Amino acid sequence: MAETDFPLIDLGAFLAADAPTRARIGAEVDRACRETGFLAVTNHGVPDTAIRGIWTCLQAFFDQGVAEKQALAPAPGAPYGYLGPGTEALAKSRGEDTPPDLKESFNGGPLTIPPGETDPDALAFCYAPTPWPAAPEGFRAAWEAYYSEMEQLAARIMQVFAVALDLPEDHFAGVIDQPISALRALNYPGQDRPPQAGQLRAGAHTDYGSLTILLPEPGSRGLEILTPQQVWRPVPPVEGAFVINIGDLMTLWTGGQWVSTLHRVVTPPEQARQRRMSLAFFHQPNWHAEIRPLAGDGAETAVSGPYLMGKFAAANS
Ligand SMILES: O=C(O)CCC(=O)C(=O)O
Ligand SMILES: [Fe+2]
Repeated sequence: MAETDFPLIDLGAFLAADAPTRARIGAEVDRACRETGFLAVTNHGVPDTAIRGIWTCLQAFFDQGVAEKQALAPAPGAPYGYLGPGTEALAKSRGEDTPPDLKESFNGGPLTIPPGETDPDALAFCYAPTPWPAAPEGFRAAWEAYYSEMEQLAARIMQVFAVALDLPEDHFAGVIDQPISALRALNYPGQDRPPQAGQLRAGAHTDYGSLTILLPEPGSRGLEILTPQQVWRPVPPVEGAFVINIGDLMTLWTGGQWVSTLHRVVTPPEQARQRRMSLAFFHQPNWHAEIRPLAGDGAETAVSGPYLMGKFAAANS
């Protein structure tokens, strides 16, 4: 596939369209999800102010000293907070032994706990509190505004996915109304010396959940996907678009029809000295949602929350 063939979906046009046009756009999405599991969404409805607000806060957050950031390190086994350089090698989630990724991240969970939720694992894991930074001022508000936009965007994309799978548009609505998604802000610092052998900004991995909404810093490069032909292909930055990719849970959900593609972040030589930030929103259905394959004879089923907790534990052991 050439760079220019990267599928671009006009979400606003989909939502405003009649049934035949929706079906046509759905077929395009279906094809992309079967081939590479990656596409880009334009006309997505997320206000510029929410995007600008979080970029400004993230830059100030990551520019702080190590001590301020390390104070937000997650408690053992907890998923949210600050992970400093050297703490994660994504390729390890696939059993590959590599040096740590050249990155740092800040991670946050759902904004509210559903009333009546008593499951101890849910409360201790996905509803664990996010440790908020004291600075910069306005960080939490900007984070929550962006998170909330991502929840709504993910719901719209799940509508498109339902149509792409020939299902009623609201097919997924009942299992994504109390989602347990996580937002991760990444900073890949500028590099002034060559990395160790096999050391990447983010090692090759697949995402766990239903879908990921990625926003690379404008103009930044380095994200690559492994094509069906087994070659690494750059995902071009598309101004004003979000990159969407399928996670492992969606592969299970579609009985293996849609692919959760391996991807990684390399250091483009011409941008090596430049920092690169990105935002990854990992959408995950309700804690209690039972995920059964929609097609095929796959016997594998999963309960969303315990499934996610299991993936996290396996990658962090
Ligand atoms: O920073 C990026 O562009 C990709 C990050 C990613 O794939 C992840 O965190 O799962
Ligand atoms: Fe990823």
